[in-house]
Amino acid sequence: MMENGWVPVLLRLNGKRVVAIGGGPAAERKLAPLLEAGASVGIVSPKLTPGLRQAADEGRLDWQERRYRHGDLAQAELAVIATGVPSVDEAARLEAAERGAWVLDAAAGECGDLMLPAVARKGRLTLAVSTLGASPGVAARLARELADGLAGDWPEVLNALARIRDIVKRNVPAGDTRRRLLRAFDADAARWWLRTYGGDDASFARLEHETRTDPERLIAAIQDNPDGSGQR
Ligand SMILES: C[C@@]1(CC(=O)O)C2=NC(=C\c3[nH]c(c(CCC(=O)O)c3CC(=O)O)Cc3[nH]c(c(CC(=O)O)c3CCC(=O)O)/C=C3\N/C(=C\2)[C@@H](CCC(=O)O)[C@]3(C)CC(=O)O)/[C@H]1CCC(=O)O
Ligand SMILES: NC(=O)c1ccc[n+]([C@@H]2O[C@H](COP(=O)([O-])OP(=O)(O)OC[C@H]3O[C@@H](n4cnc5c(N)ncnc54)[C@H](O)[C@@H]3O)[C@@H](O)[C@H]2O)c1
Repeated sequence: MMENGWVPVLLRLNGKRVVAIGGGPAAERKLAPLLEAGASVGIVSPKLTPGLRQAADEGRLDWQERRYRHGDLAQAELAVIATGVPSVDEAARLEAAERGAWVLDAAAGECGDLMLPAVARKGRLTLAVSTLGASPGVAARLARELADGLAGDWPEVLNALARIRDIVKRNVPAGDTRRRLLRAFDADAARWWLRTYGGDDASFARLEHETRTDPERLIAAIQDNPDGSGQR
């Protein structure tokens, strides 16, 4: 497998049409995050796992209780192929290619267009680890270990940074000052800022004011803060 032929990406699947061929444990695991993300999921499979059956009963996905046939991928934007029967998987892959649908192939990742990484989340911080199919179990373990090794305040710091970034982009016109201010507001700067001003609505209002009136002074203050952040 070409190690540089895979581009890591975050997909927004809300409302996208996903059709799975096969409803076993592999399909269930691949579909779980897609369902959670609000994809519109259909499955063609003579059988379902209990978990998928429950989702079908609850109307969270639609189920065709039969074997795959050509045409099932007519509306699919993403095809999840997971029958474990090589000839069926291949026919479904060919149809997906005909339709221009993307393929997630559970039995042969390298035959598809996308692979799922192992994921660990801390708030909006998303760690995704892939071994490109060498060992999904190792990928899962690494993602867990990396997440466990992180400081506990990342969700709070990133929530603050998201708000700070929005304020800066609204109040400082695109250009050199904005770029330097965004760069100066790294994680240490955000921690300093939260410690100094509290991170409540009043502190963000203050930031609105400072970014509007004197962004250069704000950059200098960040660079002078006791943590010394913003200077790297
Ligand atoms: C990361 C994770 C995401 C997810 O599924 O959500 C994921 N598999 C996970 C776990 C896992 N999968 C398997 C086991 C059993 C032990 C083992 O076989 O090692 C375990 C471990 C367990 O269950 O603990 C079986 C397995 N997996 C693949 C094959 C086919 C093959 O090897 O060709 C076979 C069957 C082999 C056979 O029996 O024939 C293929 C793929 N699995 C991928 C992703 C893609 C590459 C990811 C990468 O390496 O970067 C890729 C290529 C395609 C894709 O599915 O996108 C998830 C982590 C769960 C978590 O985070 O908790
Ligand atoms: N990517 C992964 O993480 C992962 C994990 C486990 C297994 N796998 C691989 O994925 C494949 C499926 O694994 P599984 O454990 O879910 O297998 P499984 O045999 O338990 O499930 C296969 C499903 O496909 C259905 N099916 C069979 N023939 C079909 C047809 N003609 N049309 C439609 N549906 C059909 C079955 O009814 C069943 O629901 C295997 O090749 C396995 O090696 C991948």
